[in-house]
Amino acid sequence: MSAAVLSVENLTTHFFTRAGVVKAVDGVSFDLAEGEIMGLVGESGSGKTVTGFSLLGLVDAPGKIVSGSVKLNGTELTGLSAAQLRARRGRDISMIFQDPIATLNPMLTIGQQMKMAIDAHERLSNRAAMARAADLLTQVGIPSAQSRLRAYPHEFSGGMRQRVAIAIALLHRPAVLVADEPTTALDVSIQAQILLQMRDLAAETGTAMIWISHDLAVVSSLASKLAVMYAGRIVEQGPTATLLRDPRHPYTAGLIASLPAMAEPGTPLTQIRGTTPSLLSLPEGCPFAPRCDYSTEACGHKPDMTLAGDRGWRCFHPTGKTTGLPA
Ligand SMILES: Nc1ncnc2c1ncn2[C@@H]1O[C@H](COP(=O)(O)OP(=O)(O)OP(=O)(O)O)[C@@H](O)[C@H]1O
Repeated sequence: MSAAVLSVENLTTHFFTRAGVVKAVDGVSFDLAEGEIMGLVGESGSGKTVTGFSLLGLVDAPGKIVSGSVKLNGTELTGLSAAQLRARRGRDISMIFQDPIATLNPMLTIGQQMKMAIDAHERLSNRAAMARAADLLTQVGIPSAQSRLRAYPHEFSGGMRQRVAIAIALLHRPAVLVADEPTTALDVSIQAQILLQMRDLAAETGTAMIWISHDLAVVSSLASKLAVMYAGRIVEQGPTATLLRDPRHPYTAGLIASLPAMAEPGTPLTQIRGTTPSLLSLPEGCPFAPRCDYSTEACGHKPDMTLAGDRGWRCFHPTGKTTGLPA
């Protein structure tokens, strides 16, 4: 494996609200190699989006990165000024969101918007910029790219708008792309097509990707490794196939058991009992303990990450059960 393009260590981001401190991201660590795709999964509110925002320096007051390190190709990002971060965002590290409408300006053609995104970091002639833009549109699967540059966002379907947003995020061939549920709103077949194209793009361009989703099945089809978040912490991480076949954290095992592929035909899907804890008042120990079938007195302490080869888990009672999912 090549050296990490992104190295995140003990990243901790809190929101200092009137109601108290929301520990949205709590000691998150992972590495990402060139062209590697990592899925960041977990229930709503587990801290996935705030992790993505923290990587790009997009956390605003009352939020703050309180400790930890984010190194992009060896450069520490957490100490950079707003201007220094702006210079890197979109060029070295990019983010795409669930709703491309929020990213695209309805008043400008796609070509004008792509030119503006190029101009933010590079001086290119109009002709060269349009050639780069058309190339990117083709790469993300938009037919007749040259003529589509003259179209406005409303002339595109939801899936096509999302492809445009992805193309804009990739214009400068960033080292890292953070994708926050960008295909969730799309229908399943379009979603599957885009995921396949993203996998090819990561391999062709070397852009490493963090694919955020609440849907384990979606990210598993794309990512070569997974990080499972619960209550602001990564509770398990490892290669996708290994983790799906042989989860160690009971929360990961619960997520897998709730996948339709795991259910016996005719039986209801298994749900993890209980609800996620409030990040304002986390229990002293393991935050999953109140929902966990394996919890004991030991779980009154916070488990550290147990590392074993290329995987890790935060649990005093890792499950040894295999799931029956293919490797
Ligand atoms: N501006 C803010 N002020 C206070 N708390 C915030 C703010 N932004 C996010 N949070 C809190 O941080 C926690 C993590 O939120 P985050 O959006 O990262 O979760 P998520 O896993 O991405 O969920 P979802 O899938 O619903 O987007 C949540 O408890 C959320 O309420």
